[in-house]
Amino acid sequence: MTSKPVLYYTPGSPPCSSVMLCAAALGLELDLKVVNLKDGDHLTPEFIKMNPTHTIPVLNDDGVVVTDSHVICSYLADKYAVDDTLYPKDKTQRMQVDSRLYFDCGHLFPRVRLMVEPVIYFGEATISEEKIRYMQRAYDGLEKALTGGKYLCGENLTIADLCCAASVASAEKFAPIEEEKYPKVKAWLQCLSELPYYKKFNQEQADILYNLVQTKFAENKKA
Ligand SMILES: N[C@@H](CCC(=O)N[C@@H](CS)C(=O)NCC(=O)O)C(=O)O
Repeated sequence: MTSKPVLYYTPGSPPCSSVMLCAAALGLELDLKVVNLKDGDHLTPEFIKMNPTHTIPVLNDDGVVVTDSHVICSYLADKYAVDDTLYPKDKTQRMQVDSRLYFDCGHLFPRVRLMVEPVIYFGEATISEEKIRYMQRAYDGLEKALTGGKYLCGENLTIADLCCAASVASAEKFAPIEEEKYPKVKAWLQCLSELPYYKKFNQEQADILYNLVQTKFAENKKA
């Protein structure tokens, strides 16, 4: 009997939420192992051996180690999906999904990090207006990308939706999605929030991050 893929993750981390959303969409159970970033679990020699760039999530699927949430989602969908809607095999469609995955990797998630990490790790007590506006500019990219249907790449849910939604669900707690400017982003996120596994693997995760940042705001203001 092969064992469940192991996911090294931290609750409240958007890239980890992406992978948990993807696994849920695939009906795949993961063996979840918490990595405590605050205690430096990701900097131990054992972890560095798995992922020299010391980021979570990391997947270990029967000895195959996969790093980066986008790559993990592609790998899981390729390996475990019953059909190819989540991550199309058609080259053109796959390229379109990959473009949106890279948009998350290069634009959405880094701007979430820019808002929250200085608060969590470096004692900042506010998130500046500039950082909020910078995040909202990335919503503009999504708004313009949402032209061809209900989801980012047309009428089918893909891993691009799951990865982008993990970042946006956390981002919107600090940088609101203004309905007048980004109606399609709002409608897209609303549509995704109706997925049966969304609340547990995305909304509740975004709440964890939000609450951590609120706690840190309070601590950092006192310091
Ligand atoms: N592109 C990576 C980003 C992962 C990432 O930055 N994770 C953060 C936590 S949300 C992390 O591991 N930070 C620890 C570090 O950078 O050392 C992915 O999608 O997996």
